[in-house]
Amino acid sequence: MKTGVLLVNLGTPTAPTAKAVKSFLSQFLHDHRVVDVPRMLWCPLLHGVILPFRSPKVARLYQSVWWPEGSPLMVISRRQQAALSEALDRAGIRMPVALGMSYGEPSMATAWEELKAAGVGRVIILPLYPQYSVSTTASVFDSWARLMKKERLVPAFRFIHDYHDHSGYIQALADSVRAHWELHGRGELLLLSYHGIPQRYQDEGDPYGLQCHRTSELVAAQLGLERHQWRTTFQSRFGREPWLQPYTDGTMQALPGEGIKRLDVICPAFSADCLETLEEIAEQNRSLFLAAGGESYHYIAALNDSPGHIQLLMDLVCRELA
Ligand SMILES: C=CC1=C(C)c2cc3[nH]c(cc4nc(cc5[nH]c(cc1n2)c(C)c5CCC(=O)O)C(CCC(=O)O)=C4C)c(C)c3C=C
Ligand SMILES: [Fe+2]
Ligand SMILES: [Fe+2]
Repeated sequence: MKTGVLLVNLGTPTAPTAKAVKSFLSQFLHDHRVVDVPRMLWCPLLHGVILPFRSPKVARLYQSVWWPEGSPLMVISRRQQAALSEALDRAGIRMPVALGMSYGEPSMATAWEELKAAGVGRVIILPLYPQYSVSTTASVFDSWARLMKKERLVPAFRFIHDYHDHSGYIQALADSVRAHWELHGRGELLLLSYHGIPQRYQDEGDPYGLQCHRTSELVAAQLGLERHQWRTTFQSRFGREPWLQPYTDGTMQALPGEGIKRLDVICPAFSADCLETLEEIAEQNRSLFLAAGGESYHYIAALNDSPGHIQLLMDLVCRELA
């Protein structure tokens, strides 16, 4: 039976316009795995305040990072799909690779139709989230389960839960930091900034925060860093309740006062660069750090379609095949 790979990422608006952003945010923020507030309370706030006011504001941010070929997240995801497919071919493994997004197009349904058309009867689902979270990985599982409700013949499938401590992932991150240091010199601190989640999700059992800390420890060990040379923070807070701490933006403002003036930042939870890295980290947080007295600030790109990352995706797929 033919095996296929289903790569999944979050998704992104189709255009950097208020209309397209509103449609994307509406689908995203209606997902109960992302925002678990009861609908009776959430929907009036979402439709009455968040979507009308946030969409034009966020559209302007997307405009500042948009590439001629489209949203960075989509362009990079397509490159990852093509590169993984080529790498599998080169290794003599003939396996279709489809790309599906949790929100927007190409949807997971579109990707599954492609795999079915290619005659796939066994699927390796690879959510491109190194750390498991209820708000990302579990949502991919929900979408898959919803899709399968419509099938008489549910294919055999393997679901890659997380790879936060996989040696290939840690190696790829460490190599990327080393390559950056060789080109640009080394800061006084390596900040590993992860997308946050509400603290409550962790209290209710989401292992995401613990997995982020473990990733940081392993990368730091691989780089031979001492404890004062690296730190873990959480970014992209949304809403009023407490999220995982320490917050990235607060840390940026505090570091120069602690004598740290030269900073390197990497965002290990993002397998592809996107709004949250290219704008929030490479722009907004740079300004915060420099305004607080920082002197040099380097954002180290996500793993994207680098050879080390594609090799890691190959390893993850081949492990499931074995
Ligand atoms: C509302 C709560 C949110 C949770 C929980 C959340 C978790 C989470 N998100 C990612 C990865 C990405 N998020 C991105 C954008 C984004 N995230 C939220 C909200 C939550 N995320 C919003 C509202 C947005 C859209 C932008 C904005 O309005 O601020 C993206 C980038 C998408 C792009 O188009 O570039 C990614 C990727 C992870 C990994 C995660 C939990 C672990
Ligand atoms: Fe609604
Ligand atoms: Fe997010």
